[in-house]
Amino acid sequence: MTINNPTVLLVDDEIDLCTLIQMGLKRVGIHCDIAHNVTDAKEKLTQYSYDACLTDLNLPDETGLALVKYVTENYTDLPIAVLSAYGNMEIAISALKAGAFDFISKPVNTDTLKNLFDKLFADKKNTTIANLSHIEDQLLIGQSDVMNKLRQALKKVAKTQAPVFIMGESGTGKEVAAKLIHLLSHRKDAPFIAINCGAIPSDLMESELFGYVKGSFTGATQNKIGLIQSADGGTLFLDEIAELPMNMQVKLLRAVQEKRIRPIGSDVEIPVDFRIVSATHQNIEKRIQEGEFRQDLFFRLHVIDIQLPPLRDRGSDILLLAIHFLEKICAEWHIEPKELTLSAKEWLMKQYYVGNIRELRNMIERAVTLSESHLISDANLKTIGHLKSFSQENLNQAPSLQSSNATQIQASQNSIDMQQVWQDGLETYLESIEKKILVETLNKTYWNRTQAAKKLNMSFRSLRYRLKKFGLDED
Ligand SMILES: Nc1ncnc2c1ncn2[C@@H]1O[C@H](COP(=O)(O)OP(=O)(O)OP(=O)(O)O)[C@@H](O)[C@H]1O
Repeated sequence: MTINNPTVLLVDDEIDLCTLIQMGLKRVGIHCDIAHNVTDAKEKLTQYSYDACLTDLNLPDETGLALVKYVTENYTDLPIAVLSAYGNMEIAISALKAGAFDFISKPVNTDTLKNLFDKLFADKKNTTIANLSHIEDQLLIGQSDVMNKLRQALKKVAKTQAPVFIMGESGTGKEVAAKLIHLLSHRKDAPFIAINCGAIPSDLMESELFGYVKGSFTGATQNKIGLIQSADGGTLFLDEIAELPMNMQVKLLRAVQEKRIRPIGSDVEIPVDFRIVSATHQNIEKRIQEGEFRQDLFFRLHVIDIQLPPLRDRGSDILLLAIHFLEKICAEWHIEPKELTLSAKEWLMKQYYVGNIRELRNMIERAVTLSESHLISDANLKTIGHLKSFSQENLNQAPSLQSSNATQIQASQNSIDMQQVWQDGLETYLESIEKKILVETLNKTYWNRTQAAKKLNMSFRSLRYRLKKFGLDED
């Protein structure tokens, strides 16, 4: 417990239950005031100062949900959690969406309540620390309206336990947003475990996520803790969640619902306390319609959604980010600071950025390498920009660009340079052709990897593997 002599307001119309909870909390050093309806609770809130509030959802005058909304709007520093009857999951989820910190199911016991309040009070303390350091400003560069709103939303979401679903194109900062939710929450000192569901081969997925016990299969020479268990006390970030194989979706649903996992080969279920944040750049609703993603899992993961805007819609944030990366890179590389010329700034503002912030960062990094003075010109940027970024103007002419590229690649495929084959060896030569095909296809699909995988008639997973192999995955 991080607050001395905390006082909580308990709102429930069951008199016996209130007395029982009051006695239980007294034993663990928490003073508990009681209100039996919403009117009474509002009255008490004006008269006394509380460290937390816990409300039932079914109350005689108004609903507990109405009280959650009232507290979140009028007492922004007061964390509120809800008590829900067993099986009332949908209302409990609505309470989380309305700003409740967490919910616990009845019947309640003192240990569960104590854990809940420990988290609530720790969160209150951490929020103050986080506000002082403005970690969200350091991690999330951008002053556009959309970014300011995003920062507010992330701060609000971080205070709750609700699962968060982040959507946005590749490179828009989904992982940064997930990390920020973690750092602004009471879980910040526990691990943040990020898993890219598209990067783990399907046959290894279960053992990676759930772990295994020694002897459960050939090669299991010792116990291995899975990634979910490694996130105990912290946050589990599942990136590219749409890529999770069906059999794993069932197992994940169970882990999210029960907060328990069973390692491969074990008879015992292990309780794990994790907050789940998932992300995808794909149209997940379409995946559900196509039968590729379970609706019930989506329902559990998608309690609060966050949408990250593409960089091209963020106006002058483009320059703020470019300057931020320029300063950072020069500092990291221990070189003299460099500046962007006016023409470089104008050029940057006109680009389309299929790869979003990641693409901008790479562009600046390569331009720093190429520039020979303290100035970065548009020429330094263009040299690398043409590879995959189409300017807004070029975008309209993209088909003709594509067909000329297509002709080039055809030419290079048709003429095999035998001297080169003998010089490099067959393996290296074939790899260079494979890389060319990947880049051409990605250019054609504006670096949309899902479309590129379709065009190449391969799975997304397999494309990602190849991109990684050739250093085209950029992270
Ligand atoms: N607002 C921001 N301010 C500063 N850097 C950012 C911001 N958003 C993203 N970045 C940087 O951009 C790069 C891409 O971000 P991130 O990996 O979070 O994107 P993503 O949406 O998760 O991408 P993917 O869908 O490919 O996994 C990282 O280097 C990250 O540090």
